[in-house]
Amino acid sequence: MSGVLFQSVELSYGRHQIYHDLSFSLEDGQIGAIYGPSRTGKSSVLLLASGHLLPTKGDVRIDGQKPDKKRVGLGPITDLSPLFDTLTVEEHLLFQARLHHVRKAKDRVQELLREYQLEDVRKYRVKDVPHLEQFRTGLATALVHRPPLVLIDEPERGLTNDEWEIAYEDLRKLSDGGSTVLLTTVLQQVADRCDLVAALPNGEVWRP
Ligand SMILES: Nc1ncnc2c1ncn2[C@@H]1O[C@H](COP(=O)(O)OP(=O)(O)OP(=O)(O)O)[C@@H](O)[C@H]1O
Repeated sequence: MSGVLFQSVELSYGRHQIYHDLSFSLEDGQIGAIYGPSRTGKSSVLLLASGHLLPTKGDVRIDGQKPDKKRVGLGPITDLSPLFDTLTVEEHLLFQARLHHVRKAKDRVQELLREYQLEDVRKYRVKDVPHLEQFRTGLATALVHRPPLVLIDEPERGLTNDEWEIAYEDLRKLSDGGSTVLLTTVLQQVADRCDLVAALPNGEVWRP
């Protein structure tokens, strides 16, 4: 279970109010989109959901509980969980697995490399693999400790339309398996394919 609930959330950085009344609820196994132009606070919503940031007012609940960094997969979020260019794809996954004290880390990493068709590029540095494989490395990294909630910043970034279709299928497969996915996007066509959209800066919410 990993439903996401934002209740009358206000977020300010100092005197700079980013939003004052953001409310939405995302059920288990759904994909939610935080949609809006640049600098409207989309990434901050992910940080609120992961517990890295506290709301100025209002409440954020994940599965009825306060957000817990250990129960979310971050993959990748600018500045918080970047892909490290100098690590290979495999090292990247192993690093995250060790960070999360995953048991049988090497087996788990091999499982993910297989699942996301990364075996051929596992020895390549992340910066040297194509964008789709970079996306999949980020996703696999987020999943290494089997979190019920996965947070992703602009998954479509850098992908061609065809690559985005494949990436979208990866996310849908994940949600069909019961994981909840919360992503950000600047593109309406990406938001439209999610189960719930919360638009910033006005906080309008709809279910496409
Ligand atoms: N730690 C911080 N301290 C002060 N201001 C911040 C901080 N983090 C973000 N901001 C400001 O809050 C606003 C929203 O930032 P955020 O990164 O959440 O938006 P975003 O919609 O994800 O932007 P982008 O699409 O450009 O990544 C921006 O104006 C940003 O400069």
